[in-house]
Amino acid sequence: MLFFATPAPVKSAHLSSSVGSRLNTRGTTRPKQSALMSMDDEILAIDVGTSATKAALYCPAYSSLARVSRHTHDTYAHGFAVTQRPSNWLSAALSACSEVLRDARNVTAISVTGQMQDLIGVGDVPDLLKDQALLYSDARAVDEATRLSQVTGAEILPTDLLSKLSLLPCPSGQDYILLIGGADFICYEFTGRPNLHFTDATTAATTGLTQHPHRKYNTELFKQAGLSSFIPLLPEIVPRPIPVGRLCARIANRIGRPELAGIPVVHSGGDAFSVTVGAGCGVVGSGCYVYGGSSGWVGKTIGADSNNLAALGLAHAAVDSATIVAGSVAAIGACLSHASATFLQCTVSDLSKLAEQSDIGAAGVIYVPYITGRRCPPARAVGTLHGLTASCNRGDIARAILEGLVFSLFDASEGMQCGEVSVVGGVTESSVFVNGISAMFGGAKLQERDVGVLGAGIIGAEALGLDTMDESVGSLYRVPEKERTRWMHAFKRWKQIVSHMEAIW
Ligand SMILES: Nc1ncnc2c1ncn2[C@@H]1O[C@H](COP(=O)(O)OP(=O)(O)O)[C@@H](O)[C@H]1O
Ligand SMILES: O=P(O)(O)OC[C@H](O)CO
Repeated sequence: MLFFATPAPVKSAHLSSSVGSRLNTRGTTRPKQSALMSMDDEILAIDVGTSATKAALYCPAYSSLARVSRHTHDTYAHGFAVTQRPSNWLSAALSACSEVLRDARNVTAISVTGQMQDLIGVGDVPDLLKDQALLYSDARAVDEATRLSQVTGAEILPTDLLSKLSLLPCPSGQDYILLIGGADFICYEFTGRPNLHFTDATTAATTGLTQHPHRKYNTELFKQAGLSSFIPLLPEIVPRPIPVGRLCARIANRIGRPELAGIPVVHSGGDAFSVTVGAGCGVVGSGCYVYGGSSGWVGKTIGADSNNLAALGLAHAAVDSATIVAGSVAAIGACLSHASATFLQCTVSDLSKLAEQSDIGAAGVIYVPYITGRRCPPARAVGTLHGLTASCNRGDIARAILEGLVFSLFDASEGMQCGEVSVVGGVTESSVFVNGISAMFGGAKLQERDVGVLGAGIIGAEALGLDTMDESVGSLYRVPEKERTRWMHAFKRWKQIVSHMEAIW
């Protein structure tokens, strides 16, 4: 079990919150004396995902979500540029909140999580950021990354925030502020655009702007890059999930619940943190999960001093002594949308159904899903569709897409010693995906789809002083041994193709 650290003094108008509250991963709650809410209260949880913003009510007493409302927003992609409109996040959040609040009686707090590693500006921003957030997957800053790698001697990627900052003119004053995650933006708007703005350590750890334990910016790196003038514009990194302000009257009115003005708004961390907690894997030794969302990773929590053999080690937003390990493939949503829009010309949901018409191994069709590069293990890579014959049909291709995603996730988990996993996220709508994950990892526990909002609810309850307790959910599903052997065989063929491709990438 992990414990939130005693609150550290932060230069701001944070609300006072609980002391020494314990972070559990799921379950019923015991109110603590210092709690700012009781177990019958409800938390309005929000997740600014890539495909949609979701809102849900989390009730600590039942440890569950009532009614999730999902409002989609568009992604604009031109070459390597990938953006979304923050104003769409706000309108999606307002609509989703109004909807779930319809029957709510005891809402006493709001808790917000969301996508990470974005560049968002608010105020009198440079043109590049005018109602446009550069998403984590935006890789246009290729030349900037090359230059920064040379001047700093570190390996700086085009998706790193330092490269994205280099696309902006050097700021002369503080006419605008910068935010680095969807939750930062919604917290900022919901608390009435205060002078101070916040992010969390998990999100900060994805940006390349910090070093372990990711609670401070790496000022030396900014100096070497000649970008120090951006530091005052960046959000303060909260030491753990805490209330960062109170709901302002303007937003309370817009969600149709003026009486909620003044309730605490908790920044519950980037989605790698909330998904980990929601999947029941937020404490050391609590197991592994597979997240199939727009991004996609295999995750678990380890001690910060353990050997991390996986490529990505992210900060645990609540405690310094833990690390979230993420074997990331980053682009599940992009692969599904791309395949649906190009070779299959159908919706993602139809792709998912088509795939059920084919059998394990997809009649020899193999899909390598690195259409936006490979993150874990890191390598220059592109996507591949291999093994087409005159007899293969749309079902085989659809199945190959989903199998390729399963195999890339399994491959990205090398060194993580996962064993059985929980499987979460929107792609769990696909039975092929869930079967494949179960076969490759030796068993899968199918959990609630929207664990990001669930995690935000649990983290919000903890941040306000409630002590949540573990409780296992979902039953373990194992595919029959014969089927598993066939999946293993298909994976072996997939790996062979990847090895051949590595020689020419
Ligand atoms: N029927 C379906 N079958 C397979 N994948 C699906 C289906 N519906 C949605 N998805 C995928 O689920 C993902 C969105 O999942 P979600 O957990 O909501 O992620 P995010 O928080 O990134 O929006 C997208 O990659 C989308 O393509
Ligand atoms: O939108 P998601 O949940 O797939 O997550 C996006 C990640 O935060 C990117 O780092």
